[in-house]
Amino acid sequence: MEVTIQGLSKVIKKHQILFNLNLSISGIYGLIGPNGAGKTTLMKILAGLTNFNVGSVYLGDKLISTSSYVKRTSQIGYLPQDFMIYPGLKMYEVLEHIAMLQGNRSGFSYKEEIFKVVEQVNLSDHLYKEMRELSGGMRRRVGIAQLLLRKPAILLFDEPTAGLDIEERIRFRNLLKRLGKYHTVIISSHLVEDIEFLCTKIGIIRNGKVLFEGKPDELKKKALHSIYEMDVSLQELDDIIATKEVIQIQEESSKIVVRILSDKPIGKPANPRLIDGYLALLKEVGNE
Ligand SMILES: Nc1ncnc2c1ncn2[C@@H]1O[C@H](COP(=O)(O)OP(=O)(O)OP(=O)(O)O)[C@@H](O)[C@H]1O
Repeated sequence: MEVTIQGLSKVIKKHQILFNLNLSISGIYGLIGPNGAGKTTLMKILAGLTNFNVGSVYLGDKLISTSSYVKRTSQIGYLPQDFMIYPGLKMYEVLEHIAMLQGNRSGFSYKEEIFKVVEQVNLSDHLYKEMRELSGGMRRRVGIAQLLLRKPAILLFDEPTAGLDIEERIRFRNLLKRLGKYHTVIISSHLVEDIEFLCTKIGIIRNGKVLFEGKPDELKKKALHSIYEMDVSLQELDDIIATKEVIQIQEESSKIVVRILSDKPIGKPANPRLIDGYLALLKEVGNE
């Protein structure tokens, strides 16, 4: 289901944080932007956790906002970064408790649903462990399981892979990808690599303004004539770093390959990746 944001602005303590945002969110949607861009603020607005000053938000063709906030609905699920509630309770008990708070049935009737969501997040083997025994990544997956109990159409993840070790990050990314088959998923992240792996559409915001919205390939194209690769020696490397915009250095057996963002041709043209498109776009718009 599509989320449409129209003319959304927010002011906090006389500072404007978001400026007339217009976004059409669908598929697995990646929200990228530098620190302080307004990503978390936007996520919280969508989750109904904070208000806005002007604008409207639609779920499909249904208006889900008043003049100042998005109405809380079970159709939108927001995952906080650390899901650590009831550390002394077993995962099953936590999920049962949450299920009972949401519905009006007795605990027993939720058993099958709990088994199903725990299976979805790959935690069936840990169902009877206490929350405090689980790793940060596992707790985050319990957070997803409890969201799924509500059967939301939209899932919001703010920096979902931050702080996870590599194995858990990959497991988590694969889970988000699977969830994207049945839900609209909105992910905010600094990690362009995660966004590249996961997202079917991207929105870039900076200083509270939308700089880009479109498919990953459209963003990559922004770097089509400005990304180059060069083989350099160890002696040349320092000079290249000091004088050029080097965005990646890769050591191979007998040489060092550097990727450079440049307006003028240097070395051989390279195939743009998402990070190149992102950096080329930021450079293109400058400080406006
Ligand atoms: N409660 C608040 N009071 C004052 N300013 C705030 C408040 N919350 C957010 N801001 C400001 O709003 C701007 C956007 O913050 P936000 O946390 O949404 O950005 P972000 O894109 O999520 O950043 P990051 O990537 O660093 O998490 C920042 O300049 C921040 O300082």
